[in-house]
Amino acid sequence: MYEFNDREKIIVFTGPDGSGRKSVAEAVGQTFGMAKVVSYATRSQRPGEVNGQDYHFVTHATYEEMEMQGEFLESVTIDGHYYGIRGLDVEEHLDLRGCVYLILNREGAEILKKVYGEKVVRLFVYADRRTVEERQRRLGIDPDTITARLGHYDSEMAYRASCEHAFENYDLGQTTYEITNTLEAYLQRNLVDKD
Ligand SMILES: Nc1nc2c(ncn2[C@@H]2O[C@H](COP(=O)(O)OP(=O)(O)O)[C@@H](O)[C@H]2O)c(=O)[nH]1
Ligand SMILES: Nc1ncnc2c1ncn2[C@@H]1O[C@H](COP(=O)(O)OP(=O)(O)O)[C@@H](O)[C@H]1O
Repeated sequence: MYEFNDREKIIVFTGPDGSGRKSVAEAVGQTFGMAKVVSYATRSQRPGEVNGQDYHFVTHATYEEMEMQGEFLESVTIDGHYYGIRGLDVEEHLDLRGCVYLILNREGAEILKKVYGEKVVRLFVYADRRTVEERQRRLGIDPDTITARLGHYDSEMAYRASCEHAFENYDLGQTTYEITNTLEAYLQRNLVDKD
């Protein structure tokens, strides 16, 4: 276990689908005791996904109602589905932990940066097109969804230059190690091993 002194930071994992953002984020999040801000989404829940952990899966009607109430800090439409982050969720987690992480596409990352400025650290995780396609296939994602997601590959890759840091992900352990080191320097949390 690690202990840290807090400094408010919002860590945004971004990059193409299948690059490994979620896998890396979960590992790094655990190391630093960071809370994940879970998005609201209208897409269907995939086998193995847990409502409230992977996403808050909601109907279009619920989503639109929340949007009308002004609950979303950012809200996007991707391949016909809505995705959004509730502003209160970010604020509450920041108050509690001082540091939160999110997994967003480039649009979401850009909005967070505009709203929170210096607090936001964008970590761009990437791999080549063939690799991300193969990983999605192995995950059992249906071919049409993979094709749609690959349609965003080039535009997501072009966001790399705007991010504070970029990490090629072929060896998950190595990537996690590099990101942990980067964040440690950023957060200056003086990780103390309590074990
Ligand atoms: N802007 C934004 N992007 C999101 C949000 N939630 C998820 N995303 C990203 O939207 C994209 C579409 O997600 P999806 O195809 O459902 O794949 P998933 O990453 O396996 O859930 C992915 O790149 C997600 O990381 C959100 O609240 N806002
Ligand atoms: N370095 C890696 N080598 C091999 N497989 C990986 C690596 N990183 C992630 N994966 C696998 O690739 C798939 C997509 O990873 P995921 O973290 O869900 O990506 P993203 O959140 O970017 O869509 C998952 O099955 C994950 O276990």
